[in-house]
Amino acid sequence: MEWAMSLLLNHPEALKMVHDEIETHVGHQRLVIDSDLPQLRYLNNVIRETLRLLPPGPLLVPRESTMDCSAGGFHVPRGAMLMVNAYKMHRDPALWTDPAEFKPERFESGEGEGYEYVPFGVGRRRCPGEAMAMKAVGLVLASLVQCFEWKRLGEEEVDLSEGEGLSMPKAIPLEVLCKPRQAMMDILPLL
Ligand code: HEM
Repeated sequence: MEWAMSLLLNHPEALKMVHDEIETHVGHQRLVIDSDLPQLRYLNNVIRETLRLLPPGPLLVPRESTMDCSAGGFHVPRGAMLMVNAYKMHRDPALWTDPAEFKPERFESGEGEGYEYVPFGVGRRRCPGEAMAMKAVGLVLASLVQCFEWKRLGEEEVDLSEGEGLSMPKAIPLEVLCKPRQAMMDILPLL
């Protein structure tokens, strides 16, 4: 959530597109609800792009090989610990166009439909919470954008340095200015 908001603040045109999409499909007479989410495609792409650039599980979960085998030309002995570097895969220039760029629309042109995109892992041990996570993040982010105007503290871009830790924390916590949107003033007091 924090990364998605940081990226949107550094890309005001994308933030505006998220808001325009909510205006088109939801309007401002009611709050966004979870059944709106399938129509909010750009918002969904923003979340997917955030998970590509900054996957909360950058090395997924370690695996142990149950037998001697070979993978990608490497011999893997039985009992070896294997880590999947999702962070690196998500930024591999052989797999993505402009991999360092924040481009939510890349998912409209078929990028990220294979094993190059694994923020939730793959296979039998894939994250069972994916659908719930996408809904929860989608709903909260959509509500924040629908109800409030968001601005950076100044002209300077939000610092996107990654902190230390296994779950991709932000080095500097996000600080931001926000104010209720005029169009939502009738709805907000009802909350
Ligand atoms: C943005 C949010 C989330 C991300 C990025 C995420 C990512 C992941 C990843 C990368 C794995 C390891 C997959 C693998 O080993 O290949 C995993 C496993 C798991 N996740 Fe999530 N997760 C998220 C949210 C959730 C939520 C909301 C729940 C529960 C409600 C959940 C429950 C689990 C469980 C139980 C496993 C272990 C599955 C197993 O080993 O069989 N996750 N998740």
